[in-house]
Amino acid sequence: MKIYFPQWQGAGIGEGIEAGAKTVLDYLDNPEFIAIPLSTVPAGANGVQKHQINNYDAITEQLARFKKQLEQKQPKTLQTIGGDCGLEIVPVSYLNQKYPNLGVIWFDAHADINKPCDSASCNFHGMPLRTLLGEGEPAMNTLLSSTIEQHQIHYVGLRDIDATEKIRLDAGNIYHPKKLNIQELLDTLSRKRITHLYLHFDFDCLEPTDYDKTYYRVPDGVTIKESIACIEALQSHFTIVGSSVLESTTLSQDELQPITPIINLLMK
Ligand SMILES: NC(=[NH2+])NCCC[C@H](N)C(=O)O
Repeated sequence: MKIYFPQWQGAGIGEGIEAGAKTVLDYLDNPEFIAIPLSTVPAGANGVQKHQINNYDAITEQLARFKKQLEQKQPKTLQTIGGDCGLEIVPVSYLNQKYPNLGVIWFDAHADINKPCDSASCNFHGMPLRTLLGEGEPAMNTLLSSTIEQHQIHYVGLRDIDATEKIRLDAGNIYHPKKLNIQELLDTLSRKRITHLYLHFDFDCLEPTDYDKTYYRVPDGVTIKESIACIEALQSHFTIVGSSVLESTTLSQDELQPITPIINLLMK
C-alpha cells in the first residue's frame, strides 16, 4: 500500500515539510498513493502543547486516522511519502506486529529517541523511536499496533545526538556506528536473524553538499552514492516490507533531482 501523509506538525512550525512532501508526490505521479488527511486542529504558531509535546492534539488525531486506515486495509507492505519522522510510529508498529523481529533501519542525522520530558524542542519528530520502544508518552500507546525492542534499531548517518539520547543509546543494544559500514550492517542483521526490514529515510541523513533541501542540515552525512549502495545491498539480502521518504522541503522538481534515485528505490 502506498501512503501520502504530509504530516508537518511533529516538527513544531514544520516549515516546508508539507510542500516538500507534495513535490515528491508530484515527482512520482502515481495515483496509487492514498492520502491521509491532516488534522484541522490549529498547530504550528497557534499550536498547543500537551504532555510536553507540541501540537499534540493535531498529531494524535491524524495518526489515529492513519492507524485506522491500516487496520481496515491490512496491507502486507507500506511505502510512505512524508512528512515528518513522527509519523513512523504507525507504519513501524503495524509492520512489526505482522513481521516479528522486524529490522528497523533509521537513515537519519538524528536519533529521534527523545522522551517528551528530555526533548529540548518538545517536537514529536524527535521522539518516534522512544515511543515505538513503549517508553514514550503513555497516552500515545493506543496509536501503536505493537512495540519494538531496542535490538531492532539500526542507524545510518546518525551524527546529531542530544545528551539524553546518548544515554539511552549507550544503555542498550542499539546499533549506532560512527560511520556507515555496509558489510558490518548486513552481518549484524544476519546475526540477529532478522529477515524483514523497514527502511526509514529522512533526507537529513545525507551529506548537505550532496543534498540540503531538508528541515535540518547537519555536516558530515552519508553521500547519496553511499546511501544508494546501502539501500541496494539491504534490498538484495533482506525482504523490505516498508519504507518512507521524509522531511525533504524543496518545492522544485529541479532541486529534487539529486535524490530521485533514492526515491525511486524506496517508493517504486
Ligand atoms: N526527525 C527529525 N528531524 N528530528 C530532529 C530532532 C532534533 C532534536 N533532537 C529534537 O529532539 O528536537
